[in-house]
Amino acid sequence: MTEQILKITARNVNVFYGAKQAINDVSIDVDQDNVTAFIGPSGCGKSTFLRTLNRMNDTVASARVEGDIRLDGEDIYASSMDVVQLRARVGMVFQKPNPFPKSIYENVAYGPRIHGLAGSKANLDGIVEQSLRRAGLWDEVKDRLSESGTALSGGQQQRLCIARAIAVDPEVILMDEPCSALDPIATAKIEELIHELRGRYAIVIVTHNMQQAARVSQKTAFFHLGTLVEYGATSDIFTNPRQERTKDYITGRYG
Ligand SMILES: Nc1ncnc2c1ncn2[C@@H]1O[C@H](COP(=O)(O)OP(=O)(O)OP(=O)(O)O)[C@@H](O)[C@H]1O
Repeated sequence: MTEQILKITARNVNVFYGAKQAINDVSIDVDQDNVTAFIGPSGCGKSTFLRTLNRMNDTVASARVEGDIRLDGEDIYASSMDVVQLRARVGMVFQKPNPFPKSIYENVAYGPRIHGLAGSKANLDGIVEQSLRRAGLWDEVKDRLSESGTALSGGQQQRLCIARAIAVDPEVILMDEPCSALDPIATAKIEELIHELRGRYAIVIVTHNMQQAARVSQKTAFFHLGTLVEYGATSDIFTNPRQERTKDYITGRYG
């Protein structure tokens, strides 16, 4: 595999919920131009670790994060870091599509507007169109931009949420099981979209579905009981894992 530009570096990360430790000494690098998948059995800490990458754990009162996480070398837990700005740079798409109860247009326009990214209405229209195009949704919604985002199908809602993340021009997109509420056709569309977005944004996806990890990612990290057991090229993790625990998981011995 060719040398990769590192987008995020995490070192010796621990996460606690109250007294309970959910992540134990995890260090990992996220590549700029690859899709990185986090896999592992339920409760192993995939989502918790993902949420450290844009400080979403700050919203959980009992959560405490230790360690060093850098975005382009910049400490994201530094007191000088603007968390609102950080979450625009490191966008997130959740398990359940969660459009605002507003029009399709407003769902996408909201972020650019509050971040002051559009100088004029024409400019904002352009951002909305481009974001919806990149999210593979434009052709399906261009004639109904004033309809409610919540009236779309589940798969369309998830692409709308991806358009919403894209609209503020992020550097990284975190996806937490983005297809788990979708049917196979909507899932295939999101997977196709992930392929198209690769390279433009660094992408990290948490998935329960090992076939999905194998299909969409170039790097895979296997978590177990709060630790990072193995991290490497997806092809190696699935065909030639080095750790017994990885082998047991990918062959379905537990999970
Ligand atoms: N808000 C919270 N408060 C307390 N404990 C939590 C909280 N969120 C997660 N945990 C605990 O932290 C551990 C890791 O959970 P996490 O959701 O990160 O795992 P996961 O691998 O993403 O699981 P799943 O695949 O089931 O979503 C679990 O033991 C979970 O119960």
